Amino acid sequence: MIAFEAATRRFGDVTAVDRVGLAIAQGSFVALVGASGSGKSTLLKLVNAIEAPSSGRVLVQGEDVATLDPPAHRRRIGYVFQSIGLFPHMSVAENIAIGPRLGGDKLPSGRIGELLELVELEPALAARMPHELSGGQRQRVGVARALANGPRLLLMDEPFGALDPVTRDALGRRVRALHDRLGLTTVMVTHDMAEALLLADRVLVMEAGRIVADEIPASLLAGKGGDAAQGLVAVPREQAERLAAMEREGEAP
Ligand SMILES: Nc1ncnc2c1ncn2[C@@H]1O[C@H](COP(=O)(O)OP(=O)(O)OP(=O)(O)O)[C@@H](O)[C@H]1O
Repeated sequence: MIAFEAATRRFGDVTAVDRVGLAIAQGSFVALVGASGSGKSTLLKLVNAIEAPSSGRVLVQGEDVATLDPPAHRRRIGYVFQSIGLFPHMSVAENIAIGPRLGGDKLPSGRIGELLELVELEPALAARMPHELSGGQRQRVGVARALANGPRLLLMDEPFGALDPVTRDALGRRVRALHDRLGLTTVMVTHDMAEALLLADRVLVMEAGRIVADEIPASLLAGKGGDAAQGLVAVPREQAERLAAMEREGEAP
């Protein structure tokens, strides 16, 4: 579905993405983790032509992204990001329909309701304005909007970053279920290694523009992937161990 061939993106002296070579298979759910500034967002933006490589190539379904019309290419790809970017003066229904509308298509009647149902929102919310929704509901609308064009590829940049842990967990599972049901290929940037391990089939760790680990969750949990990856795995593991220890202490007579 996606191939990076020595893909590099420089901003002045900063090499945000540094000679990345990578193939992402159709149907996979890939999480991209790493420290702030390691290049995760830039790598994602190379896929939907928000950024162009300074050198190297990015291919989507075998086509070099640089040769495609950017707006048409973007309309084929679902994109969800943390700040969502719903238009405040448009209703939920209008926000969901904006992508197809920009492409000259009108969503068939009933499709908005279907998309809302897909992300487990009441059809009645279609008439609301974004400020009348909770953060979690807004984020669900963002996912519905990303799916409006029926994309095969879903890119998510910290999609759940601003949500409370309960909503975040529920929406993560929902997106994974949608990924499976719709046969999507999903690439998700997250700061949260636990989320990556729980949702993804494959976890990539970025450091200074390079992919420094590329493992399945079971391998990361078994200690593979090198120091940077294991440093990230240690955080949720130590938290779980501390909680388990507290629970044991609580149980002691
Ligand atoms: N448009 C830009 N102009 C200049 N520098 C940029 C631009 N976009 C990104 N960078 C720089 O490229 C590097 C990688 O940024 P990027 O946003 O890809 O990292 P990230 O891993 O997604 O970070 P975060 O987790 O904080 O979102 C950073 O040093 C950043 O400052």
